[in-house]
Amino acid sequence: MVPVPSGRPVVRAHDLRRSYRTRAGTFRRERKEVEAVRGVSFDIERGELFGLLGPNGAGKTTTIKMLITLLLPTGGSAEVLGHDVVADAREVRRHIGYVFGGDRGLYERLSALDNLRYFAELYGVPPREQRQRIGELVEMVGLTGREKERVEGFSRGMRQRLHIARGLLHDPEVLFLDEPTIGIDPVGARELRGTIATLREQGKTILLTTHYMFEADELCDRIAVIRGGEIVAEGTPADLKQRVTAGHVVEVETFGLPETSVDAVRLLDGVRSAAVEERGQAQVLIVQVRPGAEVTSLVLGSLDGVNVGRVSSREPTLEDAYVELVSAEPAGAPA
Ligand SMILES: Nc1ncnc2c1ncn2[C@@H]1O[C@H](COP(=O)(O)OP(=O)(O)OP(=O)(O)O)[C@@H](O)[C@H]1O
Repeated sequence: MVPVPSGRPVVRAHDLRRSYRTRAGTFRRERKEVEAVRGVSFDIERGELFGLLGPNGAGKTTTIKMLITLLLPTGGSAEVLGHDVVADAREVRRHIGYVFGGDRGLYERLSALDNLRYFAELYGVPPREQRQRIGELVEMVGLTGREKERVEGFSRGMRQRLHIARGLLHDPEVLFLDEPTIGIDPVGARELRGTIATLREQGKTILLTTHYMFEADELCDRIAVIRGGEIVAEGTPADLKQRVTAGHVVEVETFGLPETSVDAVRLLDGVRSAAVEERGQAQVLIVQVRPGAEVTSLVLGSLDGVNVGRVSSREPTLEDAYVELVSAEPAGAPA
């Protein structure tokens, strides 16, 4: 195990920032600067499974790319196992593995085994160790019996598990998994979560990004929710649930709900937040209620003239906490 300077976490991001320069427009090309990551800080301790959660474009991949030395930060700093990701990039790379969700990066016409042999060679795994290492990994990711088949016949879940095996060939101590279950059916995704849990049990330090709150809840020791390039909440899954377990949720099914009515509901006394979810023909208004408040009749009052269907009340879930965190107006945002 690689020693970390005493008192230092395995992964540390400190006020990490990254902007992208892009050009917009076809005729009058305008330069635009996108601040994808705006001062992100967190620590991951040895053996921890840390989740970075956020909607599309929140800055998760950009953060990971800086930590794995694929992208230079435009501000702040980060270190992995005590090595700075800019100054000691080579050292960082030696000790990390990463897996991005998606299909690319495998040789379709080679078998799983040949892919692993090829990458083992590329990653400098000593030839004497390759056979055993590959055998162990094939077993760990549940591909035993299929390893001689060509990758072109693999399902997305199988490919993703092969990606994980590939990322582990050089036995890295720290693993970065960027949306590993994206696009995989529920059974495949569950198997993959099992693989990730096994890695954690083996003592790997893992950073996982996902869009799925339940996945983070099941796997992670700690979670940071990122939105608009900033961390808006951090804690254990239980901490985050705590934020919404006081109070309840009222759901109102409507047909043809105008945005002005949603705004009116948001301003009601006792309402913490309101969001709309499309379900078939209906728009379901989901209202998070402050503890002790009773808002159903007020909500229905402000929906005067709107075609209302079923009205129900339920306990909040972790998903509600997440939706509230990622859909609230950012502090200082223009009205
Ligand atoms: N190469 C790039 N050039 C310009 N802008 C970029 C580039 N890569 C990312 N961005 C922008 O930076 C922001 C953050 O993107 P990033 O991919 O880090 O988000 P994410 O949280 O990983 O999203 P997703 O869940 O969709 O993968 C977005 O606004 C995105 O459009």
